[in-house]
Amino acid sequence: MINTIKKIWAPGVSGHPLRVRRQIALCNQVGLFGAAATIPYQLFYYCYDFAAYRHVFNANIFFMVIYLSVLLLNYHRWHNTASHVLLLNGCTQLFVVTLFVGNGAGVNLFYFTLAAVLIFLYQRLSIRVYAAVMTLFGTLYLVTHFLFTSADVPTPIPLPWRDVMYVGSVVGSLVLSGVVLYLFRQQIDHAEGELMLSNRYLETLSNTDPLTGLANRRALDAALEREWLRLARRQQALSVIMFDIDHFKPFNDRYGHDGGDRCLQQIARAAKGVVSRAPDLLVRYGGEEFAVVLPDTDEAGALQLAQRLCTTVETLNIPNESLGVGACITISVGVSSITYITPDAHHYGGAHLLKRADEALYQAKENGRNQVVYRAYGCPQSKGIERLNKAGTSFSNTGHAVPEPRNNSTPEL
Ligand SMILES: Nc1nc2c(ncn2[C@@H]2O[C@H](COP(=O)(O)OP(=O)(O)OP(=O)(O)O)[C@@H](O)[C@H]2O)c(=O)[nH]1
Repeated sequence: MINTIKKIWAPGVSGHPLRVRRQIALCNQVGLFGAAATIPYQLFYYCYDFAAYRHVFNANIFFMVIYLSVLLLNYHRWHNTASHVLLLNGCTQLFVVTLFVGNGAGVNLFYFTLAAVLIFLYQRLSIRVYAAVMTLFGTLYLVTHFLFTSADVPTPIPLPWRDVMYVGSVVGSLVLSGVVLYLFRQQIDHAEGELMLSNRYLETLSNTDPLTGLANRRALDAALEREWLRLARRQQALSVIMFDIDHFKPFNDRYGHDGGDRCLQQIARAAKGVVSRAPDLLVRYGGEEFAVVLPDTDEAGALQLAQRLCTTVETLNIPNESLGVGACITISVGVSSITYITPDAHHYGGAHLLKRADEALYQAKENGRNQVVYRAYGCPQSKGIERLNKAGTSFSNTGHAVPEPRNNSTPEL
């Protein structure tokens, strides 16, 4: 029902920016309601004494046509003209009708309705013009109220109809202001809803890598900062994995950029299947490099996941014959974890954890690729490296991981 009614003031509204749409819809609504609000008065004049009220009746027909022409003006994109016509028509009608039937009918109360919606009828109404028009409304109301008393007008409304009409005018002007402002409020809510959706969409876009649909580096930075704060609060382990496709340049050279893109997408899909726990974040870090943030995951858990990533990519069997017949795409993986924060560790933060994972990745490349290397968080000068080979054996070349875990037990994933 409401939607059907809305269609009546829809002409000319679509295809504009939100603010203009609101202006046009409001102008159309006031035009329609102005015409509709005149109908009960017309019925009275017609039925009560058409001969006496013919002038007012005919004038009102003219005003109603002008009210409706506002929709046509908006339809033809003359929005400001439509608003001018609406206001001019409203002011003149209230003045002329009160001049004929007297202030006792309360028709001039509709000046307050016009005053209530004035500010919304224009895109940019300067404060001076706004004040001037409001003053004009006030003056017109006072003039009609004090000069056009029932004793002085040509065709006054007789009692008790005058009182009935006055009550009708009070109710009409209140209802009209209320309805128009309610509808306007609805439009604002709707616009806010649309804005929120588009903001959310833009936020998603700004955090997403378009090729793979994974989160991007911006999202990674935010996640690292967030998880580091959580780690500081709750002292639960935090791990980061970085992995990079091996020999991707020759792959690109052989299969072309499109082939490279498809490979990246395949690997992203496969990695998504491995990194499936809700708080984990899989990110395309850039180029052919990916990162994973693993909240509440210690070294053992992260190494297990890293090993699964390595195996999963290998089992995709994406041929990379630039390296020889039967060669397939593999990845090198670097892992770093921190179990709890010492004041020293706190100083370097999540970015340092990422850096350590990157160093481990570099080490994996150095070691011959297609493998996982672990590097503890440590402080920057530490050279502690633990390495897990493809068979899953872990070893450390210095055994010097800093900071030390609280206990030596390896929690379950
Ligand atoms: N198709 C495609 N290629 C990309 C994209 N981003 C980076 N690359 C390519 O990835 C290749 C990365 O090459 P390198 O950094 O030399 O690494 P690599 O050949 O994999 O060697 P290693 O990492 O040492 O195993 C370059 O050829 C880049 O052009 C991308 O979005 N799409």
